[in-house]
Amino acid sequence: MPKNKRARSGPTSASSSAPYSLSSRQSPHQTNSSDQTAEKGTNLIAPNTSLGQHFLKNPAVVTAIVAKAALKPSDVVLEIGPGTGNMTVPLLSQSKKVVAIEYDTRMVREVLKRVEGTEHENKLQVIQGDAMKTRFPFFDVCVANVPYQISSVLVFKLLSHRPMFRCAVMMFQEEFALRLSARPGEALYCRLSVNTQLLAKVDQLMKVGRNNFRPPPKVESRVVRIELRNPPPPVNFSEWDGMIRLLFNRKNKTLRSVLLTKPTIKMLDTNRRTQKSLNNNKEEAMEEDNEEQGAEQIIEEVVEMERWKGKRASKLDLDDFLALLAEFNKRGIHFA
Ligand SMILES: C[S@@+](CC[C@H](N)C(=O)[O-])C[C@H]1O[C@@H](n2cnc3c(N)ncnc32)[C@H](O)[C@@H]1O
Repeated sequence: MPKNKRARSGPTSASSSAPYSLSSRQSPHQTNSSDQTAEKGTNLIAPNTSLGQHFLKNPAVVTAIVAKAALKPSDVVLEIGPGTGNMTVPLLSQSKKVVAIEYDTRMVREVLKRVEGTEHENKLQVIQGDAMKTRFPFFDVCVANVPYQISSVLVFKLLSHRPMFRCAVMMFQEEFALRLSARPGEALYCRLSVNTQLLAKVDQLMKVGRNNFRPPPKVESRVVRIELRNPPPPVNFSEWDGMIRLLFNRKNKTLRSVLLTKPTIKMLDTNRRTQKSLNNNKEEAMEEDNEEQGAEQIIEEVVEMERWKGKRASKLDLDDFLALLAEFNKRGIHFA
């Protein structure tokens, strides 16, 4: 377990540590019995909500999620945040191996105990650690019901994971899930949408209501499938993200008004000079600089082109952004 301050309340930045809804000493009979079906055979450990511990208690939802993963008997599954093992058990029965990464040592013990002495015992490997910092092993399919605070980091960790995996079936807070697949013009269309859709195909699979969890979270959830684009688009991701970050800072403003601000022009001019001096020898670069246009003039020309005149990031699609980046790069403007 990381020995930093956050270790006390967990690896996430969640501030509130909500009171436990169920004492670890309570017997299962002291709770609403319908709450325990997916957790049958477990100790009903008190959930630590600062670690996002909202356990799936509805076996029908567990079954549906595992079915959406469409596992093959030869698959290695990566499960992030197995908790007490509600999904781990059916995942084990349909795959060759499950590698689970779990932060809470109580959960590590619980999930191991749950499969101990069963036919699946040797197929489960549990890594105790923070999934954001742990190197992912090889896997075919990822299945995860993770704390919402770490969703974004995990999505980007998965998007850059190699070798490519078949798919990830993941539960997220509803709004986050909808952002992943939001289209141009929709209110939730944002930097997360374009960055994710550049690298992957996202399908909304199902809605999961709050009452399917113990304890219920404050928000509704959704399950999505993420499939990496193979081959990945031929684009320098830091450069791409630099441009997308700038444009989505004020997604409803025109490209012109976002890009032609003093700090942005200054930054792009600096990038341009750095890039030039990397490409040429310094003296040549300076000589050419005197004759060439500055970043401001180049931006002005590009944003006035027919394709982008008056356009706003909120309405542009992936092809528009790719073409815009290519146009800027061609003219020596770089965003990273
Ligand atoms: C929402 S619960 C899901 C538990 C179980 N998969 C289920 O559906 O019932 C999230 C799990 O992720 C674990 N967790 C929280 N932060 C984590 C992190 N940074 N790395 C790995 N596991 C984490 C929690 O301890 C908890 O067991």
